[in-house]
Amino acid sequence: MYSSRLLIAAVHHLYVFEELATSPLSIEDLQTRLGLKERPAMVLFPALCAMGMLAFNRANQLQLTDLGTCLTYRANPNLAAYVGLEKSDPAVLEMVERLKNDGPLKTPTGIAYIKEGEGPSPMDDPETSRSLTLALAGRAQLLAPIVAHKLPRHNGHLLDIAGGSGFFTYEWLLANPEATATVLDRPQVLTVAAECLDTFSRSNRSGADTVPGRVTLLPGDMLTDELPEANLILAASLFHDWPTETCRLLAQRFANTLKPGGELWVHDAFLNDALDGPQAVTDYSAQLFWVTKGRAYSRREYRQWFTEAGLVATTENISTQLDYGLIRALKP
Ligand SMILES: C[S@@+](CC[C@H](N)C(=O)[O-])C[C@H]1O[C@@H](n2cnc3c(N)ncnc32)[C@H](O)[C@@H]1O
Repeated sequence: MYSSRLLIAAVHHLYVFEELATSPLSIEDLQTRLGLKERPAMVLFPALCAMGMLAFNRANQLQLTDLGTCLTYRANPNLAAYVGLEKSDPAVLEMVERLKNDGPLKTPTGIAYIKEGEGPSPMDDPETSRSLTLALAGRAQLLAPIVAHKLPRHNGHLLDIAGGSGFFTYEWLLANPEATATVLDRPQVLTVAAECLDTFSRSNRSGADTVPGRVTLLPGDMLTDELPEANLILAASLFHDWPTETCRLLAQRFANTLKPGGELWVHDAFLNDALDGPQAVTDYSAQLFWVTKGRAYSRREYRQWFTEAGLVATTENISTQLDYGLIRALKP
């Protein structure tokens, strides 16, 4: 759904293919010619690469593929009119607006999964925050056993930043019977997390009843509040809600609060380092662009933030499921 909206926007409203018809361009030059900010450009261009319409040449410039060439009106025959059948669809027009403006023009009730500054946040509204948190709880519950066994075994402290339902923490504590943990999130979200914890602890799994005594649900603002020290930090589906400059700030804050020898773990869906796919993630990136202030990032982008924050990024790429994976960085 998001791929087709991006494609129609690119052909009929932003003229991406026409801009590239005469010569290849660097990402930055194409972005400037189209008048796009970094975030929409980095949602759109990787998606068009993943769809096989653009490709990077040896000079790392974007150029049209044969398919991309067919999407220009100057090609004869061409597919441009055909792709444009839904060019006036309201969802397409809204996507164009958001690409041009780097997000919706008006957000009177705030942005999903975002609490920033003094403005309104759906995460502080009891009903909306409940439904947004529960919307992710099933995914967390499904992936948590896999993540828990790929994270290190430890008897120290895990900080699950913006932990939502908390399932990643509960499952990790079950696998690490001496460990303790903090789930930090907004107060309304933690009301739901407490219910999930109660359900988890009442399951008949051995040791599940010990988990509530080892976990603290800590209300706070990860952007401004002092963070508790930890041996391990888990940032699951977190960075992808935020623009690049906030990701840099968060990486620095997490690095500061890790104990020496500690590890920052990111669980997310990653773009290829070449920024040309995979399509499942470029589509997810468009969805994140639509709903949040973020997008999908490549592992290379994360590793750059980690290094800038004084951490040592490892080269391991660990898969989990649902197009997700883990990367980590170490605090010397
Ligand atoms: C996409 S959810 C991820 C939840 C969980 N980690 C998971 O993977 O299921 C992002 C979370 O960030 C939280 N969040 C957003 N802004 C925050 C802030 N400033 N401080 C603390 N948590 C915040 C939201 O409330 C939400 O629970």
